[in-house]
Amino acid sequence: MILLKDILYKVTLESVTGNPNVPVNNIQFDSRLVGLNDVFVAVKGTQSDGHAYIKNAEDQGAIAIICEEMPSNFVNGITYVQTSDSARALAIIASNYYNTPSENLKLVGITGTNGKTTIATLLYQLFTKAGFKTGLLSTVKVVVADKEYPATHTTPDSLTINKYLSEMNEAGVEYCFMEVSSHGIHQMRTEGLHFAGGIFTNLTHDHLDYHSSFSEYRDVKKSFFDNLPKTAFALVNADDRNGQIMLQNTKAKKVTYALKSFADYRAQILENQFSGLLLKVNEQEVWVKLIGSFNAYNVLAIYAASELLGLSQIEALQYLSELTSVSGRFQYLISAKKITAIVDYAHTPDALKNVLETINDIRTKNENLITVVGCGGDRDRTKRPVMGKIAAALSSKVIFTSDNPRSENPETIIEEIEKGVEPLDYKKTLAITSRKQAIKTACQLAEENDIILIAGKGHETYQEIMGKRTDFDDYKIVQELLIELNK
Ligand SMILES: CC(=O)N[C@H]1[C@@H](OP(=O)(O)OP(=O)(O)OC[C@H]2O[C@@H](n3ccc(=O)[nH]c3=O)[C@H](O)[C@@H]2O)O[C@H](CO)[C@@H](O)[C@@H]1O[C@H](C)C(=O)N[C@@H](C)C(=O)N[C@H](CCC(=O)O)C(=O)O
Ligand SMILES: Nc1ncnc2c1ncn2[C@@H]1O[C@H](COP(=O)(O)OP(=O)(O)OP(=O)(O)O)[C@@H](O)[C@H]1O
Ligand SMILES: N[C@H](CCC[C@H](N)C(=O)O)C(=O)O
Ligand SMILES: [Mg+2]
Repeated sequence: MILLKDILYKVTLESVTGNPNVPVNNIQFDSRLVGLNDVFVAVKGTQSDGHAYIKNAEDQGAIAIICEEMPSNFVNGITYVQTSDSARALAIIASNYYNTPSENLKLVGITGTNGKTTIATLLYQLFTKAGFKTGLLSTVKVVVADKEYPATHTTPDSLTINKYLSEMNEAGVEYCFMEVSSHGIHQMRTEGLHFAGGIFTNLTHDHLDYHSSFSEYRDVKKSFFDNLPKTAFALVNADDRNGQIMLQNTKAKKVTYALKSFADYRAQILENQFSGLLLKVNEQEVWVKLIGSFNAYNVLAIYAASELLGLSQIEALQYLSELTSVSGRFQYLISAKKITAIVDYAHTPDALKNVLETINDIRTKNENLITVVGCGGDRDRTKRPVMGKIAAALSSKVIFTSDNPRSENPETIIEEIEKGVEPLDYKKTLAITSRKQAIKTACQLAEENDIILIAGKGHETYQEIMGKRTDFDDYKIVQELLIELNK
């Protein structure tokens, strides 16, 4: 059994009361899960303070408490460890407890506002095709070689990350691709992990409810690159205005990719169609089944990362052309009456603009584009009017509806979205609170060759209203409705 002092290796300790040589069973940061001989780490959260639950953890049999502020009474037989940052300590002890699993595989973190899931998933696909045992930690799912688990977060808590990485070690996984969200970095979920590389996609408006300003959001992302070791690569999009900022203080090998700017890896879009993209990458032509110019960036990042991780140019290009789409990202069907329905996870202004522009580039003038979109509740409110404006400006007709309202009133969210619509575009808009009804109306309005875009929820298979989740799958719903309506 592992001893408390062993898992405290590399943790900055302020004081210890009690015996550090006690054997520990498990680590918990939620008092409700504490069992006999577990270590409880008290973390200050956004809703409450883990220090308030130290007593509960003691009552449930904790052998040790790790905290920033010592409790006023100590219980005999329990060891108390004081540290300056419990969230950081949690990440380090999680890594120690699972035998530093991130050092036994090549771990690549992907960060940025949009494109993380796409790049991580396709790198997983590519390395699997290349014959390696591969792991994935993403918004959509977690995969350990070929075993899948549902994902709860884009970047899970540090304990969960290390647990999955340890399972990957046992399964002989050589490469793992993980999404690194700004919440994840800020809450120290990725602290202490040994990265072989980091990829920066782009930085646009999102999460300004959580981060106090855009520059704070940017600096959190930058800190991920600041902390990469010099053995790693830092691969950034040089066309994004924040790309160079990510590289400012990194010790890692600096590598850039771009479509427009000067960069180490460059690509050119030769053709952009509904069936895919024809790209020129490093003077070689390659056809990929992904749609939209934003995906040219994703493909280029994947290509560069593959090379940096040791694949040959020929191998990388061959596997690129075999990649299939990612669930809920520009996932489309064509109905019997030739209506195209696209489901896409665009839930930020930039993503929505990109997807709408992609469709507008591809469609002909007499095909209508009907967009169904909403915004999540209990999340950044400032993006709502911006998304409303973009949706109305770039569509023939828009139906504003609910995304996941969570604890908020759905009608209020829709009103906030509508506030951004330009007066001249107002006549194009409708508001239907029920997402299913909104999708149905879009199907009823659509005629032969028209395009329906259902944005915001992508792969999600639920809708959360007033804190309650019910089954909801945009793709299945639109598919069934088009059949039911005989369209
Ligand atoms: C706002 C946010 O990020 N919250 C995350 C945070 O919870 P919190 O700080 O609010 O926790 P809290 O409720 O204040 O509790 C504080 C501490 O007391 C403990 N506690 C609490 C109650 C109790 O009885 N006993 C007890 O010990 C809790 O376990 C916690 O350690 O830490 C938790 C554990 O890691 C996360 O599960 C939780 O994610 C919530 C569910 C969430 O919705 N997060 C979203 C916003 C998120 O993280 N999203 C990003 C993606 C964003 C993107 O880029 O698109 C992601 O990576 O998924
Ligand atoms: N490189 C890109 N640049 C801009 N927009 C993109 C890019 N890649 C994907 N998108 C758009 O963003 C949406 C979300 O893509 P993806 O799921 O890959 O991003 P993500 O960064 O993982 O998002 P999340 O923060 O929710 O985890 C896509 O459905 C598409 O509309
Ligand atoms: N990772 C993002 C997902 C948003 C998806 C959208 N459907 C919503 O529910 O707001 C977040 O937690 O902000
Ligand atoms: Mg994601």
